[in-house]
Amino acid sequence: MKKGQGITVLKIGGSVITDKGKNEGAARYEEIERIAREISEFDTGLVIVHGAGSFGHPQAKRYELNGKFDPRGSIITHLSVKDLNKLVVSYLNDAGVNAIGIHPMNCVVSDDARIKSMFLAHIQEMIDRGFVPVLHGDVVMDERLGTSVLSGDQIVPYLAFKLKAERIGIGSAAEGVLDGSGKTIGRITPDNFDQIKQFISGSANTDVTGGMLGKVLELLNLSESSNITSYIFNAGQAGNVSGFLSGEDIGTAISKAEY
Ligand SMILES: Nc1ncnc2c1ncn2[C@@H]1O[C@H](COP(=O)(O)OP(=O)(O)OP(=O)(O)O)[C@@H](O)[C@H]1O
Ligand SMILES: C=C(C)CCOP(=O)(O)O
Repeated sequence: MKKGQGITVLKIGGSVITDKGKNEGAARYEEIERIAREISEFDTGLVIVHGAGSFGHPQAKRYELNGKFDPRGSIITHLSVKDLNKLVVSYLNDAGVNAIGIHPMNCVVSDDARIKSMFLAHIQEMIDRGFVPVLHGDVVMDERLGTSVLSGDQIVPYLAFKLKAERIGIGSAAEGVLDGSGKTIGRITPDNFDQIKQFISGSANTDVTGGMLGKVLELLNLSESSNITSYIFNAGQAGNVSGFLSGEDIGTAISKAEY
């Protein structure tokens, strides 16, 4: 059983559940299965978001979806991330989690690549009834751009704010946010970000959504409008997902101030 009664929003990074170094559509089945098992122990009041990894970034790059409107490329990319979502949802159900895939393309409208509105009533209802909604990075309709790439890293704080979540985690392939000597930074706040940002960059792999810097900026932005502490941790390490879900402080904490 999860600590506390509130909602938890957890992102599982595409660099953990896929081989992001490979070109396209390379899933890591064993990792998906292990993570599904860890999640199954703590699946009350939970929303999962997963990244696109090699099911979305190479495609979005090929069709230049960050810079131009390409309906065909948008559809090809959307169908590919939907395939990954189907896989994740299927492993979660096999592990006993009542998981349901939710595709942002079907419930989000963005404006200039930021979420403008998202239909949430079904997500709230699912949580109340014990389902686990599973969203993902996607291509969505965009009022200004036609379509835009929407990262799971933007979905996580949006949902956390709207659903008044109690815990937020972004599990990726690094121990947390690392400093210049490879050590995990304990806490990032708006006060120390200026000294730390020199160490944070995009992804080492094909990536169209900002890598580690994108995550930190999204979570710092959330810390300005809420008192939630978020955690960036290594979901590729067995036991970390269940550790986070059981209430452990893990990896790098991102918050409004030093507590
Ligand atoms: N200071 C840093 N600490 C840790 N990782 C960093 C840092 N700066 C850059 N990175 C890069 O950011 C990557 C994590 O971002 P990335 O977006 O690739 O992961 P992900 O969220 O798992 O993938 P996806 O976007 O597909 O879900 C790391 O693997 C690393 O290459
Ligand atoms: C590349 C696409 C389509 C979505 C990216 O989502 P992310 O992997 O969560 O950043």
